[in-house]
Amino acid sequence: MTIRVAMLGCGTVGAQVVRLLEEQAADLAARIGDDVELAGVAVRRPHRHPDVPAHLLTTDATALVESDVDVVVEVIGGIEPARALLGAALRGGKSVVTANKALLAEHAEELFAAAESSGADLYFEAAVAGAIPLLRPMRESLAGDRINRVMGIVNGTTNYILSAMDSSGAGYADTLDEASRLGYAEADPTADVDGYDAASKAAILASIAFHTRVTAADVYREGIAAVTQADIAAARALGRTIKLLAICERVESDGTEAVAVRVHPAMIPRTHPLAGVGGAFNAVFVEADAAGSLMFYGQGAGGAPTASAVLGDLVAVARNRVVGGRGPGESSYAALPVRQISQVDTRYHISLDVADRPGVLSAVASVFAEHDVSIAAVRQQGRTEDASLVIVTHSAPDAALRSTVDKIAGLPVVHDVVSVMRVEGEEP
Ligand SMILES: NC(=O)C1=CN([C@@H]2O[C@H](COP(=O)(O)OP(=O)(O)OC[C@H]3O[C@@H](n4cnc5c(N)ncnc54)[C@H](O)[C@@H]3O)[C@@H](O)[C@H]2O)C=CC1
Ligand SMILES: N[C@@H](CC=O)C(=O)O
Ligand code: NA
Repeated sequence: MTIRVAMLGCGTVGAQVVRLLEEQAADLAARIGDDVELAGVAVRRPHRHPDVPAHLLTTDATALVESDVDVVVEVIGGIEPARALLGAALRGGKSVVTANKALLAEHAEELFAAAESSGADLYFEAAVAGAIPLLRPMRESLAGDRINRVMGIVNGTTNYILSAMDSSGAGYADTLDEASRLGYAEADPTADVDGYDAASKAAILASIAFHTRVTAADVYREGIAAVTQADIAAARALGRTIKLLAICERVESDGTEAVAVRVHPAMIPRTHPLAGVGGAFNAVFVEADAAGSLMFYGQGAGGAPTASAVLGDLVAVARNRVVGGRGPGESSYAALPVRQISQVDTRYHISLDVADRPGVLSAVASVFAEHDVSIAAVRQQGRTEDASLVIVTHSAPDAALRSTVDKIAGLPVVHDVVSVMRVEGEEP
């Protein structure tokens, strides 16, 4: 039997999948135990794909999915038509490999149900952290452990931008253009800079880690558009740098176990392993009861790295077909409630311009006390007429920290709130 593969989309990732399929056909066949044949490539404009044999190109993705194929690889992106095409493929018993985190973060339930109905596979390693083997280790290798926390950098484009802003002071817009040119950014790069892409990935990670269905709408999200050079300078002054983090964690409130999932920029110590993760690289820490802390690191974006993950999944689903088995389906039995960020403990770094006169520090400190927020470190530096006051808090409910900042901003002695950013990593 030959495994016949339909490709949907042939852009940054798809072109590399087609190349690797062709270049490694003999090795792939040996590893799978059967030949793999590219049955067709659905594209929007065939003339733009001179590298793909013309007889394989089609603009009719639906017909290709309905044809005599075993596996459908989807690298179009977005919700429709990917959702309809993959639903039809899975219901028709075709295994699916997809890199589409936006789709999985919203419609995993129906896609897994379609896979279940026909006994097909749904694999999506490329959807989170590009080339890094992360989802399968979590779904399979750690299936006997209890994961408590997943934290890391899961968006290459924003990491590329923040790394450049930090190291060379490069401008935001130019760096974003460069990230798009290198094939890191989404078709609409606002999905990257506004944190939607990382939020989709966080939803997928949390769903797998906690055996609970978490969708993109459950994820608290802040992007990097508001991160300024002033924030970066404030971080540097404290030996910190700024990264866009995805954090998925078990939380307990009133004796009830729940999960909280958030994506936001955060200051981390320059000595933290995530601080050294530059460019489009991603890195994710997984903390589990028995395994302890595991770190996954590698290229999180780009055509060839992402194609590596797609090919790995293709081999896995093809092997399952050869032996007549299936990989794991959705595991959502724990069904834990999802907590809002307001109830989650975080820590803040707050940088203020204040009047340089006696009593200012105690006026500011009393607002913290009023909100039951404890201060971990204070640094005050006088200038001519005003002073710079930097405060780092201990952990407190995010809602209390926000109210504290709002009230401080209204104090007459506070001239300007220069920077407010959450802090992760070691206690200062
Ligand atoms: N570029 C990257 O570094 C990574 C991308 N991904 C995901 O992989 C997927 C593809 O991403 P890219 O290759 O970067 O995007 P891309 O925009 O370069 O490629 C998508 C291709 O699909 C084609 N397309 C759109 N609608 C179509 C339709 N109805 N039928 C056939 N073709 C259609 C487009 O013309 C385009 O060539 C997305 O889901 C993305 O989120 C995942 C990890 C990394
Ligand atoms: N746009 C994404 C691509 C990979 O998922 C990113 O920048 O990480
Ligand atoms: Na991956």
